[in-house]
Amino acid sequence: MGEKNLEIVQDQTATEPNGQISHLALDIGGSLIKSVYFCRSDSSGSGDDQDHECSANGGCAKKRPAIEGSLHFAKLETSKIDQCLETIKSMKLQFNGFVHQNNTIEDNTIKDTSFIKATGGGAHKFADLFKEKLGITLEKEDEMDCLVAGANFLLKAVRQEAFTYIDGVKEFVQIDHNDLYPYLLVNIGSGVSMIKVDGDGLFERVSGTSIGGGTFWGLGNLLTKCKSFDELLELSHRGNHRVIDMLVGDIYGGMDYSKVGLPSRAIASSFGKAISEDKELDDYKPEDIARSLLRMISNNIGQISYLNALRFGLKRIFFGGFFIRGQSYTMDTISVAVNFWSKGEAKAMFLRHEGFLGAMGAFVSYDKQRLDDLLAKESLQLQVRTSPPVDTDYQSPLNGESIENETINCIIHTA
Ligand SMILES: Nc1ncnc2c1ncn2[C@@H]1O[C@H](COP(=O)(O)OP(=O)(O)OP(=O)(O)O)[C@@H](O)[C@H]1O
Ligand SMILES: CC(C)(CO)[C@@H](O)C(=O)NCCC(=O)O
Repeated sequence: MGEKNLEIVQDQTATEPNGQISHLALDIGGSLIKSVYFCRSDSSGSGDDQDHECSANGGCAKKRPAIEGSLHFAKLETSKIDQCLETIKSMKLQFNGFVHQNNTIEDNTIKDTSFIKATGGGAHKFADLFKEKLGITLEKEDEMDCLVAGANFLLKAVRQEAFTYIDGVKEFVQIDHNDLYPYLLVNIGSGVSMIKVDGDGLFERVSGTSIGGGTFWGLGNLLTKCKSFDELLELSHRGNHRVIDMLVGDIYGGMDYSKVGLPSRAIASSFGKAISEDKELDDYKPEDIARSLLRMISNNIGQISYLNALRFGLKRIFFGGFFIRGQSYTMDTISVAVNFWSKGEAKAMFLRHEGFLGAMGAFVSYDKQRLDDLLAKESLQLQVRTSPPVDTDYQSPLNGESIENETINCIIHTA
């Protein structure tokens, strides 16, 4: 297998995903399947171009063969795994190089020896299904390894990857490659993993909580009868949590409990009003329930994250996972929780490719060593351009700025 590395470039025209797809990585989670794939642009070189490149001083060196194209990001609900298999089957996949050389799909039949990188619980759960239906072996990469590799890669390679979100103001954070570690990575998927990251491949999963995105989606479905996650999020935008949550002021007759630093508007008890009034579920507006639920879960995750950061003396907390969806209310709540509990000492930061950390990590695991070399030379630049939706399931991301279905231009060098 020829060695390759990935370069993310600027000032290239993004390609639609209609070129040849040569590298695909999957993160199959409890709620969502995420994919990152490389799509070669039609004008791209063959990859075995051996021309020479000459500089102004007259010196010539052998040009590194390059395949130009773009990285694509897509997601689908895990319950629609059959649709995922169909999509992969219909993709113009060409497994040259990263997998077994010259191993191509002919007439939609993928040869036995084909494999794709996959992570998340579903890489184990659905391995037999991929083999049986597509003849593809899922090459399993550890979920935590991939989350950390994906986060480190994106933080180093993408200029505007991390940002703070305070009082509705988004501010990008410049990442100093020499001062990135340690940090706490909080991945909010169906459940929540909290990982202390000390370097490339150096990490420990220090905590987690089962009250995560799956809880919001699941409880939200039961309580509001929403049909989809996006509908639930949309509802939450219109709600008022004070109708359901019991505030400090409700208990203290409208006053702050200043002695212990609790303002009257602080939530004393999430959903607390629902027990103190003689009301049924139907008496509450679904939007108020959705809002209160989103707030409760975001607040709880912010607080547990802060406590873990405190445990290890970490000042920076990066939040990822598809629960966030670039939603201002979610990010604001998490930021306020971290700020409140840490008395301004710790900082909550969010990642633009929030939901794709694991899939990105699986993707870069195709060629870890070469990629690290490239990053060390700090030669990566990135340009993100919007492309039309890739997955049929996609709906516009409400008021958020989720990165799903965008493309990143890049070049893969063969060595
Ligand atoms: N369109 C969507 N459909 C379903 N859930 C969504 C959607 N968009 C965002 N979410 C939220 O994202 C969560 C899943 O996030 P993510 O994909 O990061 O985790 P996962 O990999 O499925 O879970 P885990 O890592 O725990 O196995 C859901 O539980 C839900 O809260
Ligand atoms: C089980 C995983 C790692 C699967 O992605 C995730 O859903 C999670 O971190 N859940 C929280 C489990 C816990 O630590 O209580």
